[in-house]
Amino acid sequence: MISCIHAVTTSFFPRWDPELLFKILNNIHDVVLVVDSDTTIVFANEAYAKILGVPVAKVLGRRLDKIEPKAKTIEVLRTGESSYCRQSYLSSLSVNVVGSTFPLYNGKNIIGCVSIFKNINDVVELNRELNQTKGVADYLKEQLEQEEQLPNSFEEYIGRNSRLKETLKLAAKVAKTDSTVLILGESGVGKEVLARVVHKSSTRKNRPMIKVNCAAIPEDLIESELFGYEDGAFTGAKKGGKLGKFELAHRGTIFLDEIGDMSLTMQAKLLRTLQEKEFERIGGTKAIKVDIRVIAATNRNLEQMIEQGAFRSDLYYRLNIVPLMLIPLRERRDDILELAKVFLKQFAKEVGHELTLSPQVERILRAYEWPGNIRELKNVLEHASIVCSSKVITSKHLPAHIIPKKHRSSVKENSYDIKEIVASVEKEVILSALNACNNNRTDALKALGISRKSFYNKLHQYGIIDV
Ligand SMILES: Nc1ncnc2c1ncn2[C@@H]1O[C@H](COP(=O)(O)OP(=O)(O)OP(=O)(O)O)[C@@H](O)[C@H]1O
Repeated sequence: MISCIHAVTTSFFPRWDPELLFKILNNIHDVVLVVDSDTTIVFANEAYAKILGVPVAKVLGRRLDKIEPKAKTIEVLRTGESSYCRQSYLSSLSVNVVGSTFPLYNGKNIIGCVSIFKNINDVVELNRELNQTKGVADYLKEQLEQEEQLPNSFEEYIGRNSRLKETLKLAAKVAKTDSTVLILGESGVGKEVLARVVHKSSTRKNRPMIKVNCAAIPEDLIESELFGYEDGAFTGAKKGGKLGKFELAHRGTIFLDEIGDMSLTMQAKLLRTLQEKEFERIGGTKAIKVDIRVIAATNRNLEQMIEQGAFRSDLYYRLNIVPLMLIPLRERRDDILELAKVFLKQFAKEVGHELTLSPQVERILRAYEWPGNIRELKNVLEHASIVCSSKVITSKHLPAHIIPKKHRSSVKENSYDIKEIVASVEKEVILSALNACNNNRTDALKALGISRKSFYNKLHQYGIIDV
């Protein structure tokens, strides 16, 4: 093989022409440096001069052991063994390099040494920035988790109720696989919290779980949110383009929340991506491959939506591989006080003193219907923790609407705060509109006759949704 290459080369170079050799070496982007046996530089190419910032003529004849006493070259000359270094720092050049150094022999005698290396300062800097960004992201994630006190594993998940336990058992099983999961249940039952626990119990736990709220993103933006876009893809696009949520979730999990609120057009695009595991950015032509685990959630009845032609059956079958049904809080009343304890511990830290519930409040919390489920329980306790200045929360610290009518007058008999009364009525009307519309937010806002923006503001204000 070597003799064959030799023959081809010598037919092109009948006589070794040093000029031609120098030309080749000087056009290489990597540094080529040759020293003799006492480390005197006998050849350096233009790439070396470029890093050093002086003409080649100025370095020829100088001794490398004086310029860079720790250079690998010196060791190679001493040992006679080639060396490949993954990364080292050359202080004389102020550069990080990777490369190789090998000895030159004349018979048995070492007559010099050749070093070929590459400047990787940009890579080192990028790596540093990447590590720093990752560190900041991990720190922020930790902070958020500590603040919210959410369960991080199935062991930490509160659930005495036997029906819930069955769901959690199945969830723990499926978490270990890469299967698609569909979480169903009313608003506020903790679908997102369960999705997080499934992700954290999976092999992908060290990669991110990226959430897409399909209901909150306007129809014309959802495609760019999911798939991202290339530089200049449309007017107003960010310079340099933008990564979509699918790319951010690569090797992790994508959580498609409120999947029932996605338009039919987007459902078709999503289905294609899930089937082919690849997509194109808006304005792009290259197919991007992703390795993602999908968890979807909805409070809508997807089967009914299929019958009405509002949800694609093929997408439903693709998502409904392992359905997990979270029951409403009113059907697991045995968990109410335990959940309340977790929230009180969290709010106690915020208000700076211990918080407990009076026996009457415990009875009220257990008896209430909780249309807004765990989210509503949390919001009620947050309200109480702010209003209550002592350690014990009594019924007078609770919002009026959760107290049974028969007790109500005694609690709020002196309340003429019109804003509080209007807010309480408004919340009740919104909750019953949602109930009447089978949790379809678009139908509910139409029935209420208010704009989407104002509707979502109110859902947020009254703690009906988080976003
Ligand atoms: N198991 C739990 N432990 C502690 N807190 C919980 C738990 N489940 C839910 N929560 C609290 O309830 C709130 C609502 O939960 P989550 O957002 O997961 O509900 P959801 O079912 O996804 O609601 P939506 O349908 O409106 O998106 C969370 O912010 C969290 O604070």
